[in-house]
Amino acid sequence: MREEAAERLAGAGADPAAAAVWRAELVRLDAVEEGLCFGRLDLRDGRRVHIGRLSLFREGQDDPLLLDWRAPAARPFYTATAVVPEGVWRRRHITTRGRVVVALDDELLDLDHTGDHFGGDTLVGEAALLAAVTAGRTGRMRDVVATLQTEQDRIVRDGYRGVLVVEGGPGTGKTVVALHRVAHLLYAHPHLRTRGVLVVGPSRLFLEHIGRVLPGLGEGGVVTSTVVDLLPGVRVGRVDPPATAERKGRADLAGLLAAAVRDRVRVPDEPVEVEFERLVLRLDPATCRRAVRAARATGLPHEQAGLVFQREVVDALARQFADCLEAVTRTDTGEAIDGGSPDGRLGEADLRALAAAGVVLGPDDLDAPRDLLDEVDLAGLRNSLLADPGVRAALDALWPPLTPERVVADLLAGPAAGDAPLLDGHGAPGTGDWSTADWSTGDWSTGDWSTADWSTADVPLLDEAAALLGTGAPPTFGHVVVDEAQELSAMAWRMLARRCPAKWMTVVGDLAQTGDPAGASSWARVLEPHVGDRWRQTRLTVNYRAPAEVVEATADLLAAHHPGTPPPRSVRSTGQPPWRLRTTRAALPRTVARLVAEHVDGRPAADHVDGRLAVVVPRRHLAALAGVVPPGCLSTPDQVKGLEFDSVLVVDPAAILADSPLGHNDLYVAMTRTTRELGIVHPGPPPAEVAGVRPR
Ligand SMILES: Nc1ncnc2c1ncn2[C@@H]1O[C@H](COP(=O)(O)OP(=O)(O)OP(=O)(O)O)[C@@H](O)[C@H]1O
Repeated sequence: MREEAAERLAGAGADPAAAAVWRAELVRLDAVEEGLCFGRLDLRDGRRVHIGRLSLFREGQDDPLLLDWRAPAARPFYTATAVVPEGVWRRRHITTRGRVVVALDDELLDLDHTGDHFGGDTLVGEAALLAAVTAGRTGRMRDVVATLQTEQDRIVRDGYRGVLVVEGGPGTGKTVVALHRVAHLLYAHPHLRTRGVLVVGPSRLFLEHIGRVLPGLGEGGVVTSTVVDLLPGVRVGRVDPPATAERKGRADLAGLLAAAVRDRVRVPDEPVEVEFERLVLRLDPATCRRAVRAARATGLPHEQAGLVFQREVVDALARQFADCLEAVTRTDTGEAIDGGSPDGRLGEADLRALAAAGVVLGPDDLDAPRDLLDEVDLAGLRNSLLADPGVRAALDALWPPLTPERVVADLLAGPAAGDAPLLDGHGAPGTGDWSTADWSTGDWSTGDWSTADWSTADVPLLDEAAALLGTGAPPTFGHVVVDEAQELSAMAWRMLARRCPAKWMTVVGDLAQTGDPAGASSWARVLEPHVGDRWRQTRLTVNYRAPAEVVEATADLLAAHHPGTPPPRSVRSTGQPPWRLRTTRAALPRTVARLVAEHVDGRPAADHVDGRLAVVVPRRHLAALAGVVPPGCLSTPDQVKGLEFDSVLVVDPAAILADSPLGHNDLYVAMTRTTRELGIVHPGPPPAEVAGVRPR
């Protein structure tokens, strides 16, 4: 089929449409080189269906050579059981390496072969699944299309059009399921290919980790981004203290920003004098108030509403100017001065004044009695007023042009300047005496805002301000996937909601892993402001990453801080329980160095650098341990969020617990990254959360 497509492409010659079709077909066929066919269903009616990464048809034949895993007819591959066999009597998992079949795994779906039961649910294709989850990790996530389990398949194919929340403990496949759901959505709803799909993840490293899954499923056109990168051009280089980050993430900041923008608009107490064409026009407060009201009634953002304000004000000024012209061209008794005719016909003086104001008159204008200026003249006059620097300056002083950076920097530099709790009770900082700020220099307490380093928590504020001001519309998407969604603040949710007008989302996360102090503690609380009750929650329960021994080692920690949250059940055990080792504060770097050397001893270098060993430490130890841990292996808990490694060494759990109000969740994240080994080094006695782990 590739050869055929290549020939057709070559034959397409000057026809760009045909060439595009065949080029796309070649890309489609090339994307599925690995694991093209991974399953077979033997149906009770005698047919055989091969399941693979895409559908392949031969001309003139009705039955496909290969059926796309996303096709409805392929579904029994993921859901058929001995009890509900869905017409299948044998399910075969086919494992290939290159073009060689290296393993077959058959399941007979009759009541004599009820498969291996797992806590009441049957694992689908257990041998293939265990081979997949036991395999060493490469540092890059792979697709699991060949071994997707029934509870996962249900989420992948769920047709719900609101926000689908997928909750589940560490390693339950939330990420991988969300990505397969994207592939399925693109298959089932082709219009999404043009509307676009966005996948939001917690870090660039994470996005790299998952970056091969969708292309491996033949879906290359999905946008992946962190929240920060959704707002291009912002330089993030500052870290907020947790309390400040928490404060900046709260939803009421939206109101404060809106008020800050509103309060920049000024209605003067006294009439404002505007000079135009050597006449002094007066803009009275009532006119300004009316213009502001008209502008605000549009509901448009600041910049666009400002155009309405301008129109209203300039209209008033133009009328005033016209009245002045009338006045200066007539005597008190109504007679035209300077040679003009008393009935209103234009005279020499009128024509001079009109010419000075840029009003062009045609021959017809010169005859009949008439108002001095008609609508066309007034339009010309309005344009002249708008182009006049003096008028513009007056307009800008009343309805000032603003930038998102300026609005946010000013809010943060307001009375509560960076000190989070102080923001409370101050109303909107910047609503005070705005007129004393020196707008002309762009120079205030935070420094030069245009080049300032912002923090991660500032980005949703800048985005909010940009939306309030109407500066640049962000791209929108037909479907948005939010991974590690528990980390997002209320302000970050507003940012995402703006990018998903249909509010059709897949949101995956685990409230027991929330590390960001501004993150979520309830899905209802973060979602309902945006979608009301148009959201639904599902749960994944099986851990495909960590062996049972690791799940067991985290049980105390989970029970202490999230009572009632069941730990996910692991599909396998290694017989290798996690261990802990006590050391002293002074000997910590030496001990870590020894353990790392032991671990990597005799293994090829690639084995420990390529993301397979992680030494997870509290921030405070980063500098001291940088010299003793191979580069690329040393991380803080927030940096390993969503990632996985063959072996994990957790350093100083007490400090991880103490470093943040959500330190217990950080420790939980750190301990659940491993697919095989877990070790813990603690200076001094172990904190209660890990005291139950076997001492080494
Ligand atoms: N059905 C499956 N077959 C094979 N491997 C699977 C399956 N489901 C999940 N996995 C593997 O389990 C590991 C954990 O998956 P994933 O990272 O998606 O979990 P998660 O729930 O997002 O975890 P965390 O909450 O810790 O980020 C991955 O290596 C993934 O490929």
